[in-house]
This record gives sequence, C-alpha cells and structure tokens, in this order.
Amino acid sequence: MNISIIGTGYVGLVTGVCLASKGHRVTCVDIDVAKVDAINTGRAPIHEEGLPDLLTQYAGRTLTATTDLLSAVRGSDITFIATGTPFDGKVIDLKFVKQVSEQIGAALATKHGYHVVVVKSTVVPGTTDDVVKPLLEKHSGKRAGRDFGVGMNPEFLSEGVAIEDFMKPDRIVLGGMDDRSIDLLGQVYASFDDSVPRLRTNNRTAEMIKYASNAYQATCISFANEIGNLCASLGGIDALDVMAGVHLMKELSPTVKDAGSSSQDAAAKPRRVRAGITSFLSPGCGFGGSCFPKDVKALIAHGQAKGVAMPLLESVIEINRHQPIKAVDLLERRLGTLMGKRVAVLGLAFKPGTDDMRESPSIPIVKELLDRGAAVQAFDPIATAEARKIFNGKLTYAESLEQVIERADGILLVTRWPEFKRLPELLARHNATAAFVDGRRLIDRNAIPGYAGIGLGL
Ligand SMILES: NC(=O)c1ccc[n+]([C@@H]2O[C@H](COP(=O)([O-])OP(=O)(O)OC[C@H]3O[C@@H](n4cnc5c(N)ncnc54)[C@H](O)[C@@H]3O)[C@@H](O)[C@H]2O)c1
Ligand SMILES: O=c1ccn([C@@H]2O[C@H](COP(=O)(O)OP(=O)(O)O[C@H]3O[C@H](CO)[C@@H](O)[C@H](O)[C@H]3O)[C@@H](O)[C@H]2O)c(=O)[nH]1
Repeated sequence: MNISIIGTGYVGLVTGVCLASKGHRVTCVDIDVAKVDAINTGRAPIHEEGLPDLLTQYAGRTLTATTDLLSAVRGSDITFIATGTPFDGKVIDLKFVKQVSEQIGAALATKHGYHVVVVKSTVVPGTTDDVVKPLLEKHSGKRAGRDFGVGMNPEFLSEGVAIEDFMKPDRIVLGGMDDRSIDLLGQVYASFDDSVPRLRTNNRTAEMIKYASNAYQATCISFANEIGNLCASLGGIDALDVMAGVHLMKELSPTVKDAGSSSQDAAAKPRRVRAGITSFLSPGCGFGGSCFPKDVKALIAHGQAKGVAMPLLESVIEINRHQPIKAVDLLERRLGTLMGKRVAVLGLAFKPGTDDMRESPSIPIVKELLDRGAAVQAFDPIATAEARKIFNGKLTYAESLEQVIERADGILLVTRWPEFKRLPELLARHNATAAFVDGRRLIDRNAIPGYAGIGLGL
C-alpha cells in the first residue's frame, strides 16, 4: 500500500520504517527540515535500537521523508496522523492534530478515489469523530463515510524497544467510523503475525483503550510504590519479594504455572515478564516519559471536565510526584546529611534504551539533591546531551561509570541501564565505602555491602 505518515517523531518514524519493512511504500511528513533531511540520508534523528539499520535498508527506497504534506497525502491510500498531543495542564493541546487535519482535508479536496485518514496520536475519546472528521470534511468539501473514511489506531510502543514493540505487538486496535475504514486500516497490518489479536471497534473506544491501558500501567506502578514504601518503613520486608509473590497470581501470569515445564512454555511468556519487569509492579523512583504522566493527567482532566470524579488516578499522580524524593531521603539517611556531599547520579534518561529526558524522575531527584546541598555528578550512557539542555550547568557529567563512582560519598541509581549491573564489582574495586541507594532495584541486594533500595529501606 502507499502510506503517508504526518509527524515523524518516535511514533511516526518507527511506524514508517516498520511499515516499509513490511513491504509498504511510506512517505513520512514533518515540518522539521532537519528531521526530514536526516531520514532521507538514512540517519536516525532519535536514539532507538534497530532504527539505524532499518533506515539504512529502506530510506531513499520505499521510505522517503518530505515537508510536502499535500503531495504525500495525494500520493497515498491511507494517511496516519502521528503529531504530538501535549497536555497544557487543563486539556490536551490538539493544535498539531487540528493543523494537519486541515491540511489533509485540503489535500483530499483534489484527490481522486477513496482515502482513509487514521489518528495514531493519543487523543481523548471523541477527538477523531468530533474534531478531526469535521475538519477533514470542511477542508476537503467531501463527506466522511462516502468519499473518505476516518479511523483511530492507537500505538502501544514503548521507547527503547519501540521497533520490537511495533513489529511484534500484543494487540492491534483497529478503530473506524465504518467497516470500510476499518478494512483498509486492517490491510496495513495484513502481513503481521496472524496470532496477534485484532480488535475492530469504533473510534471512541479505540481512543479510550489507549488511555485506559496507560492509566492501568501507571496505576500498577504507583500501587507497587505505595506498597514498597510501606515495606521499607516496616523493615524486614523486601517489596521485590512481595511483588514477585503477587505477580504469581494466575490472573497476572497465566503462563507461570507451566513455566519451566518446557522451553516452549517459557517462550510463550509475555515479553515484559521474560524481561523481569513483572507487569509494571516494579517499585522504583517513579514513572516518567512522554506518555504516562501526560496521559494520566489528560484523562483525569477529561473526566473532570465531564463532571466525573477521578480520585484513583489523581492518587496515582500524587504518589508518583513524591516517589523520586523517597530515593533522595533514603540516601540522606544513609549519609546523615547531603550538605557538602559528593553524590553520583547513575542514569538520567526516564528509562534505559533512550536519551529521552521528558518527565524523567532524574529531574526532581537532581533538583532535590542540589537543594539539600549536595554536589552532583551524573553519568548516563547516552542522555547527557539532552540532560545538559535541562540542568544548565548545575551539575557535572562523568564520561564513564568508573569515573562517576570513584570519588562519590553517595551513589544513587536512577535508571535501569543494563551496564550498571557491573556496579558491585566496580564498587569493590574503586570505592568500597560509598553509600549506595538503588532507586530502581536493579542490583542484587546482597551484592553490595550496606545496600539500600526503594521498597526495602536501609
Ligand atoms: N513516544 C511514545 O512512546 C508514544 C507511544 C505511543 C503513543 N504516543 C503518542 O503519539 C503521539 C506522537 O508522539 P511522539 O512521541 O512521536 O511525538 P514527537 O514530539 O516525538 O513527534 C511529533 C512530530 O510531529 C511533528 N509535527 C508537528 N506539527 C506538524 C505538522 N503540522 N506537520 C507535520 N509534522 C508536524 C513534529 O515536528 C515532531 O517531529 C502523541 O500523541 C503521543 O502521546 C507516543
Ligand atoms: O514496573 C515498572 C515499569 C515501569 N516503570 C517506569 O515507568 C516509566 C515508563 O516506562 P515504560 O512503560 O517502559 O516506557 P514508555 O516508553 O513510557 O511506554 C509507555 O507509554 C507508551 C506511550 O503511550 C505506551 O505506548 C507503552 O505501552 C507504555 O509502556 C519509566 O520511567 C519506568 O522506569 C516503573 O517505575 N515500574
């Protein structure tokens, strides 16, 4: 199929390269000329595993990028909207979605044949039918349902493993205003594994599935953190053991009861369980990123605007606001005071595998450490350049893990970078006396003398 994708950020670009790799001809559209040029020359504008390889294979062949939205839409059968939907504190800001809907409408005005426009951005229920569809009709002079179709196809990829998530999704939600729209959208995914559930539904439900999924995951994290904080203060209980026990309930791990009986069963386990993340029940220093904080707040605001109280999700956000500070408190208790102490912060990105700093828990953590008088040096394998834009020289950056731990009085692990697993050996060699706090529970609690961690305490 000929596909155009408007907005070439994490979602648009990953969708573009993956669909090109599935045999489609894809045109990516962005207003950012630097991004367009990078894609056309096969350079990845974002850090994402597997992206450079796919760009090298498909850029300039079946994947091209352009700033010319009109030609891209006219030359395609289906158009995905993948622009950002920031939250302004009250409502999600639809200005980018509206802008491109108007432009797509204008392109459809002079295009022959049926076309489907699909919203892939995360938008509150009702946006596709009540905002996007009327704009398309107004600017094309055509009628939705007769001349063109409108669909909603939420994206569930997770940064750092975005390519893998897109290529092997756990579900494909095909929202549409009618069967014809859904059928064409379904064709985009025709060559995806047959075993992946396809859910055909209306646009509003598709929009809500996305928010409910993110809200559910965020709720699990705040639940794990609330229980973890209680475990830490009761003493003698490790929240990791507790969550491992909770996670074994058959509703959460349907394959666990068979695990180990054959390698086939183990392979059938969901990827996140195999990775040991235990279905978003890992306590830590809070969730960050471009999605959970924004989407949960947007859903709360949307509910409240409709007169529906949202106390559970409000608590999810409130717990998450305090959680980064719990890690700082723990380090302060280990050191007695943070005033004048040299503190090493390990990891700045909101999660491993990305240089994305949006809403990263490292931001309130560094601020709190500085406020309490610590001198902060940080190390992140790839996010330093992004971090510099945020912290404006208030901390120093080390070149390596060895360097950052060498002279530290206290060490706070903030991001689950796999390379930090070398810490026990490195600390024994380079700095055996530093106070260590594991804000992500990455390291075995028995591997470092004096180990302290979220969900465990001192
Ligand atoms: N990042 C994720 O992991 C993720 C996962 C699932 C869903 N989402 C949702 O997908 C949407 C996009 O997220 P993202 O992280 O890819 O955003 P992003 O900010 O990385 O990318 C958005 C892109 O849209 C471009 N853009 C803005 N206005 C434009 C216009 N008029 N014409 C063409 N391009 C334009 C921007 O230049 C930018 O490159 C959001 O609604 C987000 O909530 C994100
Ligand atoms: O048990 C857990 C799991 C995650 N996190 C934190 O939660 C945040 C988000 O992590 P993750 O979900 O892995 O990354 P995202 O890229 O934000 O992906 C989420 O947000 C995307 C955008 O909507 C969705 O598409 C994905 O399905 C959803 O997992 C990070 O700060 C993690 O450290 C925890 O604290 N505990």
